[in-house]
Amino acid sequence: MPVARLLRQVAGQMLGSPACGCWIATPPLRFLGTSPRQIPADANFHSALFSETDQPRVLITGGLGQLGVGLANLLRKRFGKDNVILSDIRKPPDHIFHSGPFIYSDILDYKNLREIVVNNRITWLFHYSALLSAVGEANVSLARAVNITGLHNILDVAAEHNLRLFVPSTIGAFGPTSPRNPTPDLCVQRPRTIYGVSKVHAELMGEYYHYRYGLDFRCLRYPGIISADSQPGGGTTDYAVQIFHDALKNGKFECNLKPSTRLPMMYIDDCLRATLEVMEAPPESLSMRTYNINAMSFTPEDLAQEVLKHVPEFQITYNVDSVRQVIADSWPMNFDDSNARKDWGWKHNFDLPELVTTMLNFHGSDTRVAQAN
Ligand SMILES: NC(=O)C1=CN([C@@H]2O[C@H](COP(=O)(O)OP(=O)(O)OC[C@H]3O[C@@H](n4cnc5c(N)ncnc54)[C@H](O)[C@@H]3O)[C@@H](O)[C@H]2O)C=CC1
Ligand SMILES: CC(=O)[C@H](N)C(=O)O
Repeated sequence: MPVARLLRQVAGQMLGSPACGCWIATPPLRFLGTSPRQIPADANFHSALFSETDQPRVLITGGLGQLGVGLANLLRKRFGKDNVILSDIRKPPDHIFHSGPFIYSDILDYKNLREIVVNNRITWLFHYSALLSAVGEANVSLARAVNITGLHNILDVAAEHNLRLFVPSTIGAFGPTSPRNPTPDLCVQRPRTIYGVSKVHAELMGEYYHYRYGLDFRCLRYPGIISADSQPGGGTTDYAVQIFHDALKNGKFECNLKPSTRLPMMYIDDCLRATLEVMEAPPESLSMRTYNINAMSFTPEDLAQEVLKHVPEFQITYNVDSVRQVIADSWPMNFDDSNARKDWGWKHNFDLPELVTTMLNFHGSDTRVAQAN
């Protein structure tokens, strides 16, 4: 990095400027005193020097869930296999363990996080660890710990080591008093799940660290994500993944939401591409630090109709799960992502017909292989 830019960056971190709305920066309180987290005054200066490589050095937390492995594959194609470390608290299956660097990381253990960041000279962090909406309601104290305390550790380690930080938020960050059709970026956010509350907290804390300490925080609110080769981790939108599997395996599917429940959804390839695009966007193009992104919006009935076009014998029945239904009824029906489209050129590739064809093709070839064996 040229010396002038480096000095400007250090000065910016120390002083802030009225133009960016920053105040005079002092370290977060938890960095002060005799805590093991105390850092030398020039730590940011050194990490800025060490991070001067051609490619980012990436850490993905919670990487063994529905989205992390796909993200690692995409980032490894872009930045090189060894520059992207996948981490989780679970044991990886063989094919993932052998596909690139994997490391144990518990986001509740700050020392462990800091060691990983320092030893691997991490410069970008994608924070995927979380308990999703339905699982979170079944275990509120664990969701609070992972989604809120864990996030605090992530913010601190990112601020200490001058990382670019991506944290996903969700349609679940809105609630019954938000405008639901469509839901804009800025409006009332009073979610009624621990998941939603923790995600609003993450949005606000990340933006606060950005304006207060200059943290390069970037956040997208994802719709329900639909993936072919990974299982969802206990959310309200999971039905839209399971339906494809069951349609081809059994010709029928029991849906846990009412037929008319409309929610915003996205195919995983669009979601991961958006994530990389917002991380690569020049800072001056980002008029906000938290953006809605969207692709399509449908009900279980719409989805079943589209599946029927390919699987004529398909039958859907409904057995409503009251916890999930109450959550879904409080979430956006349509998501306004015009700011993402305007600021950094977001554009989705998959609408409902392409999504259904892609998912059925994937599971169809799977089913055929299974039947042949
Ligand atoms: N999948 C979706 O439809 C959507 C996902 N998101 C967000 O994207 C992110 C990734 O989502 P998914 O992959 O679907 O989640 P997931 O539930 O499938 O995976 C989360 C991972 O976090 C890990 N984890 C739990 N506790 C941990 C801890 N203490 N330390 C480290 N890791 C821990 C779990 O082992 C799991 O592998 C989450 O933050 C989620 O809120 C947002 C909107 C939609
Ligand atoms: C939309 C999400 O955040 C997730 N899939 C969930 O349903 O909890």
